[in-house]
Amino acid sequence: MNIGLFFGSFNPIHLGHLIIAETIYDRTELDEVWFVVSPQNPLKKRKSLVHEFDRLRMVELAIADNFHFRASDVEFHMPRPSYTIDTLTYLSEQFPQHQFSIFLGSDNLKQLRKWKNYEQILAQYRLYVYPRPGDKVSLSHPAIMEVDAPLLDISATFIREAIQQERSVRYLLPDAVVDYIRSKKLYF
Ligand SMILES: Nc1ncnc2c1ncn2[C@@H]1O[C@H](COP(=O)(O)OP(=O)(O)OP(=O)(O)O)[C@@H](O)[C@H]1O
Ligand SMILES: O=C(O)c1ccc[n+]([C@@H]2O[C@H](COP(=O)([O-])O)[C@@H](O)[C@H]2O)c1
Repeated sequence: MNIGLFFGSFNPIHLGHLIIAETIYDRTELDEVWFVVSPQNPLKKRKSLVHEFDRLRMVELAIADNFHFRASDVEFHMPRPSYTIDTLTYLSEQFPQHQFSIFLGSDNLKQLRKWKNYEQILAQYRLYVYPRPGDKVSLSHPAIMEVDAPLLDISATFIREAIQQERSVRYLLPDAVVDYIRSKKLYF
């Protein structure tokens, strides 16, 4: 099968992520999308990062009604921080029957040269890149396919700040995720 991997902190998952995943799934030959929850992004600070089990649970709740989508905790069992090339290598060994590609926002593409073994990622995997507000797709490479997807100016940072300030986050993320955040008092 062709599997699209959507790596992220998902702190928390929101409609921007879900719309991108559905758009790329719909416009490509992918059979499934796996949301890979990264315990620790090598280039981000741990500040306000809730526990990885909570982030995974929120992803599971958000995608429960979409049978093309799966949540993956593969990086929970791997060394920290989470280097994408290591996860790709592990998954390719574990599932030789699948072809893996990855999704990348243009904001992360800009940083790709700082990633561990990024040349290997470009040499071995296809990258589906989609625009993020304020960041044009700035790198051209045969492995990079640009996907025209709606630009939604939602970020997990904005959502965390709104929750902390007790403002509404309704419609920015699925109701089940909002309920989970409230019940576990996350980001307060
Ligand atoms: N609104 C959005 N539309 C499309 N892609 C998004 C959106 N928000 C995040 N992404 C992408 O999803 C991936 C995972 O993002 P991440 O979990 O860090 O979310 P984020 O909202 O950017 O988080 P934060 O605000 O905490 O940095 C990244 O590649 C990022 O580019
Ligand atoms: O492999 C790397 O060197 C690397 C550097 C920066 C980010 N990443 C991964 O990119 C993904 C997106 O991160 P985030 O925090 O923006 O959701 C996440 O899975 C990170 O582990 C990976």
